[in-house]
Amino acid sequence: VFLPDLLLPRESSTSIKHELVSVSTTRSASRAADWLRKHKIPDAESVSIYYSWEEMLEKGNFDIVYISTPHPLHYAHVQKALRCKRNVLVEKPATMNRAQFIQLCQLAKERGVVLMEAMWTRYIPATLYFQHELLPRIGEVKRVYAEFSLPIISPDLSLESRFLDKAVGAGSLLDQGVYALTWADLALNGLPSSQDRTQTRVVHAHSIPVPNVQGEVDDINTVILAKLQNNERGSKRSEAVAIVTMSMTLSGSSKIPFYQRLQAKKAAPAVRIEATKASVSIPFPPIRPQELHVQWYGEEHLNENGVETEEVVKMPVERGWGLWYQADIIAEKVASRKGDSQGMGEVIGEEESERVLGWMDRAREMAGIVYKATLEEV
Ligand SMILES: NC(=O)C1=CN([C@@H]2O[C@H](COP(=O)(O)OP(=O)(O)OC[C@H]3O[C@@H](n4cnc5c(N)ncnc54)[C@H](OP(=O)(O)O)[C@@H]3O)[C@@H](O)[C@H]2O)C=CC1
Ligand SMILES: O=C1OC[C@@H](O)[C@H](O)[C@H]1O
Repeated sequence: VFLPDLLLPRESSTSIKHELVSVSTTRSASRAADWLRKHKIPDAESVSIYYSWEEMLEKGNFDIVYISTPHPLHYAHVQKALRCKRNVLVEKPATMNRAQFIQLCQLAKERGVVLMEAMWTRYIPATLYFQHELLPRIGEVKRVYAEFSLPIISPDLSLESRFLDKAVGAGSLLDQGVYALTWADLALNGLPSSQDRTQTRVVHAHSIPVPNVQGEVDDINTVILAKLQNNERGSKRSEAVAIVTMSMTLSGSSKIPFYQRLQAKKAAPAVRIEATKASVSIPFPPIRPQELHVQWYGEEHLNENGVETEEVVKMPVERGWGLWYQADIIAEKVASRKGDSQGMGEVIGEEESERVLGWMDRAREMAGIVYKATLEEV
């Protein structure tokens, strides 16, 4: 999905041109060539194909490496890339846990390169509109519901699939939950003026595993976050709450093609953000919103019949699926640093990525979601 998005025709005004120049694969030359042909990669014959990801990172001639291997491999692959002074866009979740991410951030800064988690939802128009245009106007956020469930598990899915094999990081929290938790983070901590963002904590987590699968692969998960504030006596009290849910088996048929499941029309909104001046509903899929439904409260928003009015804000993705927005952001950052090889490196979205990873760590502790220790090592 990522590559076709990146290679879509661009408006002439942009200075950015994404090109695929190298790929690494564990498979054969023919499979790699077939893959390049299938995706109609321009100048496919000039793309360097590596059969060792280490060799590509050591010798490849490219500006940015996009790492989209299974979750447990992110840490080692990004670490090697940063050590090779590569700029890195790593798929979500950036790592298996917060501790691994902190190590990678430190390494990126030491090596003078750019690191970014591909949490692409944060960078699409509707999300940016919510964060910068709506959030400052809707008053204090008091309650958030963020839900991302997708019928991924189907009877024909292989047990070796990354969705069912714990050895490759299977589990709904890491794969889907990272999106729903990102919406909780945007709603509770998205304002630049947000007070101490560390005060949003996981207070409850519960998990129901995928039935009849070895290894307790987490599926129907519920995570509750509370945003705490100091009260006049200096003790902490909750001032907002988020209920975050996710699943790989609920709601919908796994018989239809994967990306059609992601575009199903659902009656209930995927995200609801309830604040003192308005509530915002975001339709499914929460990973790629294109409109926001705003129910304004208060006298000034009543219609002639005294009924509160709803505003529908349409913010479509301009082209393709929308994975290219994040690519433009890291490309612009890397281009702006050209020639500054001695400067300290940067992590785009560092605070947000680290906060959500920390929430997932805590949710896993509380819900008993466990991976083999070797997948979690720093
Ligand atoms: N943003 C989004 O919308 C999406 C993001 N993702 C994220 O992308 C990542 C990958 O997901 P997905 O593509 O479905 O995963 P896959 O299971 O398809 O693995 C991706 C690729 O990783 C490579 N790989 C697997 N094992 C190894 C290994 N041991 N060493 C080196 N390379 C290996 C394989 O490349 P090869 O076969 O060429 O060897 C494989 O094709 C995940 O982090 C996931 O969360 C996934 C889907 C959508
Ligand atoms: O990132 C993702 O987007 C939605 C699904 O494609 C997939 O499970 C997940 O990895």
